[in-house]
Amino acid sequence: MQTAALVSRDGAVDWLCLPRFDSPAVFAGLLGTDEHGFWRIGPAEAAPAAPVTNSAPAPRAPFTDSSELRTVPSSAAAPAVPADRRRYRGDSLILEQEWDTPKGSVRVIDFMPPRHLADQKPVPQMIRVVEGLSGTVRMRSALRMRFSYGKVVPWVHRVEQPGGAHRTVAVAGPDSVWLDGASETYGRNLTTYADFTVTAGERITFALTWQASHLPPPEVPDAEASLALTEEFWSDWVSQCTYQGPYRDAVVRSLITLKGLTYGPTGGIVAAPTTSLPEDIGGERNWDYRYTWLRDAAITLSSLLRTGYRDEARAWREWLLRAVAGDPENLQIMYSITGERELTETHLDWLPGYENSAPVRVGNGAAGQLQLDVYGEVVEALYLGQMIGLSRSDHAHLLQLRLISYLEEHWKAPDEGIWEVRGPRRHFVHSKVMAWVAVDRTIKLIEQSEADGPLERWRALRDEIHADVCEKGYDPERNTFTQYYGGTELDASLLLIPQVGFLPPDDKRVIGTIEAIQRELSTPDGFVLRYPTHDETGANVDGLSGHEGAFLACSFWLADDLAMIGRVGEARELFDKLLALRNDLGLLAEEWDPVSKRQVGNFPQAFSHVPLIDTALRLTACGAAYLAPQTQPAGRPVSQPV
Ligand SMILES: OC[C@H]1O[C@H](O[C@H]2O[C@H](CO)[C@@H](O)[C@H](O)[C@H]2O)[C@H](O)[C@@H](O)[C@@H]1O
Repeated sequence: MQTAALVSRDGAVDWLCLPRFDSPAVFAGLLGTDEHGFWRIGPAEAAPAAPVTNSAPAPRAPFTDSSELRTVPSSAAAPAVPADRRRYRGDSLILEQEWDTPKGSVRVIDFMPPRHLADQKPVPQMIRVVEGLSGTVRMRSALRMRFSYGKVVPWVHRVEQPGGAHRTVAVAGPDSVWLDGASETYGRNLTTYADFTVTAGERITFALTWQASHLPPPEVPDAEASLALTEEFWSDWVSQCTYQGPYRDAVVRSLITLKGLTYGPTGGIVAAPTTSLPEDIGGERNWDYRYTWLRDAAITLSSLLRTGYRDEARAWREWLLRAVAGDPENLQIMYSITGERELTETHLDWLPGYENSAPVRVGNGAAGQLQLDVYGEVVEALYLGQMIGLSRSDHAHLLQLRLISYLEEHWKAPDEGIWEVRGPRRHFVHSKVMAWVAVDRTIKLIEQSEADGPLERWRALRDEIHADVCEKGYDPERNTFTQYYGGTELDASLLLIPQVGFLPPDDKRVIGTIEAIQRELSTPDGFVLRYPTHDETGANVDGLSGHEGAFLACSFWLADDLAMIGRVGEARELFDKLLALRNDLGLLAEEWDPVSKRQVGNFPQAFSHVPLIDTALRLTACGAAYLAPQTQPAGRPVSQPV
């Protein structure tokens, strides 16, 4: 709930930003090489040679002997042995990886204690417990910290502790990172090593703790106690989930992932914890997602609310009020997790990028765009929050009224739309539909509560937007809505038209649009592209070179729509296929490349996990309707089963 680490199958943490999601990475190997920072713990067996001797080396000052720099084979720095098994421990974010070696089996348990549990002085921390399962296994920890996204080699030194123990600390500018562990460490090749053996039943712990470098050292953590508290935290959190349907495992894993993307101290939510994992391998479609998009956060909140979670919604509402600061004229479509507005986009030229996909970007130029749909998503989340049981907030209500007043003046403007295209502004149909949602939900809130507002004027506005979209955004010859007024292209965001209640699912224009999208935007394996990235001449239409994969959110939306129009069997089939795209830990990136058959884009991505949950709820409701129509939850559109 402060930051996230990505751990590869060979036991290497190759992405970790400290102290928060959007801080510079201290391990950026994911977007470059081992030279850009990593922390690998795994069996030493596969290493061609240990760097010094087979026995534990005598303690020595790190990085002092330059002759050793030449004699240590670089591959020895990081014996990369893929784990034989991995899983999350139960319903938690505690990762377990296991290796079987000729000498025995070993497990590495990785976790981050939730902030408020991390002792009296909460600081971001990653803890790794090495547990012997059988035999005796030689292990190695190789820790190469490179601050500022792989650029800066820190000053690393040992701090002796009473009783002969020591801590290793890496300092670079404002940051210090403290390594504590039971095993002796030594420095070679600008890397901190620990070589040790672990026998069945033995547990050896390591902890990496961030601390502002001008502050006194953080306390030495109690790794085992933190593990117990972390397990308890997740078990308590998951026990609040109200969803009990057939997709419970997938839903709970997605909820845990969303919770892991929230920033505990403020209530902000990142779209994903990574930057620049490419949408097009080798291409330029690489973006920084470590920010709070109003759109992504609002839909995340809606999913959490529907599955029983209130605290996150309350915290995000407070974050929103602080970020927007009561001034919708200057509303941004995204902010930092603490509400900062300056997200200037730059390139990190020293990083080659994931599989050479450059540039690596930090910041996000889309922050300056106009995207009218966010008004709809935000108002919908505020509305749902109040309907589902958040206490009424005068400030939130005032903000909502101001948002509608702003829309009254601006809904006719062209914008960059939900996909944040870097081409010319257009009258995107989805943007107008979501403007309608904002007005509609505000009217409903006023009708259903004691809130005030110019109801008649806003009812007229709602009708005006509706008529405008149906007239200018619909192509009667092809019987489909289009991406923008006057255009011919399709756009998968149009799949949301029945889901937000703009038109009923049995409207012929809705069915025509669903069928057109299925026909023209489907990949051969039945998933859905957001929009065509090229026109008939082959020219790029979104201001970017290259192609992108199937957009997972849109593919879930198609499953939803199919269910809503009564094609429940097809909907389930598509949903099952989408579930099968998750990695072995149940995680989804933003997109799926149907050619290379791999996930692409930032990871894990809230915008994929949210629709997974929503579709599971809808399909569950369809099943319930089939079995017992009278048990339908009110207010959720559900198709008639065929
Ligand atoms: O496709 C170009 C745009 O791609 C990114 O935006 C996408 O991610 C956002 C966060 O999940 C999502 O809200 C948006 O709908 C997606 O299109 C990128 O962040 C943009 O800068 C870029 O223009």
